[in-house]
Amino acid sequence: MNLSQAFESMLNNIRKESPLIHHITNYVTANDSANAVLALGGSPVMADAEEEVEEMVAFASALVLNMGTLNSQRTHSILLAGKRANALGIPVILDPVGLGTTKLRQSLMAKILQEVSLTVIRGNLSEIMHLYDPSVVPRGVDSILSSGEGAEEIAKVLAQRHHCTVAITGEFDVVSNGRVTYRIGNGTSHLSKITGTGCMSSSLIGLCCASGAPPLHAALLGLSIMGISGEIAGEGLQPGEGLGSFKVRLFDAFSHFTIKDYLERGKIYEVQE
Ligand SMILES: Nc1ncnc2c1ncn2[C@@H]1O[C@H](COP(=O)(O)OP(=O)(O)O)[C@@H](O)[C@H]1O
Ligand SMILES: Cc1ncsc1CCOP(=O)(O)O
Repeated sequence: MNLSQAFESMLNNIRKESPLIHHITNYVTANDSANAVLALGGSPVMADAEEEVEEMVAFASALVLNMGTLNSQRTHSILLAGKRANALGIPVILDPVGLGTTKLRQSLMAKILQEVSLTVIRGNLSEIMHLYDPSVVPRGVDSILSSGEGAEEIAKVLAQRHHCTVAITGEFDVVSNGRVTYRIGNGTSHLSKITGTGCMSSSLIGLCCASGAPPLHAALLGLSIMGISGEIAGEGLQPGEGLGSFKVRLFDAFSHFTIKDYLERGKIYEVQE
């Protein structure tokens, strides 16, 4: 099966099964992530109380952990849910939002890597650079690094180090499982100007993992949906329209997304060593 056939079957499976995607996420973009998952045919649930996360994750087909707005309860819940998901064989996607900015995020990341087996890590270049080399210190939740040169090697090394698939987003995206590495050329700079596109990308990867596909394919499809939908939204903007309209059009593009969009616009290239 080639990539487009695999993607078509994943999209069909998601729309047929409507898998439940459990999120423990931040209060800034939770609504956007829920609507992105819904628009593609999945079923989101946001539940972060430590008293219920282990029960909730048992209903889910994927768990998305997002470090955007941490507190002691959410931190504990992330570890509880991650371990339970591992015990149940449910894929775990980690979005290390703001990694490298504070000690809390650093210590949680270390605990997650120690206690939870991750399926996919998706972050922007600054966050992933910090994971690769802790001397890189980002400023906030947005990437301070714009050039993606070297991203392929970093993704590959981290995927091997943490035994998972690593996805780095930015002007172009890179996905590696440590053996095979791809570059994705879709997207528009509008995507970096509204908050939540990184979190939604991680949620879409979670949704694609829930289709039962290999994590590498799930990350490629999730990021392609975001990049291509961003392009469609940007091209649809009328004179005078700005980022508010872009966001509405982005969700329109999610809800109409089919394999045809990928076949017409997809830009996935395997990176040769
Ligand atoms: N300059 C850019 N050109 C094209 N696409 C971009 C650009 N910056 C970010 N994107 C896209 O926006 C989405 C979110 O990526 P990013 O901004 O890196 O995440 P985060 O919100 O975590 O910082 C991804 O789909 C990425 O490909
Ligand atoms: C602004 C902000 N602050 C804490 S979480 C968050 C949202 C980050 O969303 P994204 O990484 O998708 O831009």
